Amino acid sequence: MKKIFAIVNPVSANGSTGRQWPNLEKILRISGIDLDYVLTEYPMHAVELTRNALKGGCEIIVSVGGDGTMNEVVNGFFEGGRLINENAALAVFSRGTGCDAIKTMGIKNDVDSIIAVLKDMKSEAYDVGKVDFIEYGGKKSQRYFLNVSDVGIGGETTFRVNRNSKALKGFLSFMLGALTTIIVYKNKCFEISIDDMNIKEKLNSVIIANGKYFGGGMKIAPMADMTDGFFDIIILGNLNKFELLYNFSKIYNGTHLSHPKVSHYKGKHIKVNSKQKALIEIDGEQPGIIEAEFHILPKKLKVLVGR
Ligand SMILES: Nc1ncnc2c1ncn2[C@@H]1O[C@H](COP(=O)(O)OP(=O)(O)OP(=O)(O)O)[C@@H](O)[C@H]1O
Repeated sequence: MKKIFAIVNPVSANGSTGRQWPNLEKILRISGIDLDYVLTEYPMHAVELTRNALKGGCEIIVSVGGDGTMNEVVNGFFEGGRLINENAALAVFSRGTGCDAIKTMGIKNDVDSIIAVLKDMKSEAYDVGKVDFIEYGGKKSQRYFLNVSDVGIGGETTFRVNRNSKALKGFLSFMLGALTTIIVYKNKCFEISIDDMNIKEKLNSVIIANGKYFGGGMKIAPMADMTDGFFDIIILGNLNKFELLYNFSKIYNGTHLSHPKVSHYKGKHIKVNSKQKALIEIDGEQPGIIEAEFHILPKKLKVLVGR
């Protein structure tokens, strides 16, 4: 029997995870899932808790929270550039406001679905992104991500959304945040390299996708596949505010790709730089600025998947 350990972020989904966890834990136990758990006490605590659990012999780590908690748990699987236990697997019990990552993974966010996932123990090896970036304060930093990282308007939107309450739930919070950001955001001159190709252009954003969705349900990279060993890179070109507002709804159903100022590439090693300050988003968190360098780690992490 594999040891299951849940890492619960009580403040996720505006605190409803903390309020609901005692009942959810009871339901999991009644259904025959034997698990230990711990509540996170501060940001980035889940990284440390995951490392400790893996070193203590736990082989299934369940992230209970939003995409930010999942990102921290993913980072806790690694230490010194290596996986702590190659056989260990991540399970995602998505309780956040956005829940974007699970939309690609075929996992639902209700308790019955996570019970099925933990009983079936069916895993798939997913690609993991690794990004080097600059923390606020100037320190170089590195972070792993499972879903999406982006530079430009998404970074500024995430900064705005995470600073405010997400009481309106993911979809509305992100949509209002994005619409406000469109009004104030200015396109920048970026230098981008995607493997051997170089782009130097004034543009809006660069999205480096492993998963399909970001921003509380925007289908930014409909073709993304978390097991193909490639990032899907979406570049939103030099769109003006009117073009952004006019085409905004298309991002939700993935039809934005046909716009002449939107381009798509596949790549494994991407660099993004600008002389102007540009904010980076990583799995729904906004930890710093560019310059940034991204590498794909093919089929690196075992993830429990749905039926
Ligand atoms: N005990 C804690 N107190 C305060 N902040 C915490 C605590 N534990 C974790 N955090 C932080 O809470 C933030 C939000 O977590 P998370 O993203 O999981 O939830 P969410 O914002 O509701 O979901 P989503 O990103 O899917 O919308 C993260 O930045 C995380 O570092």
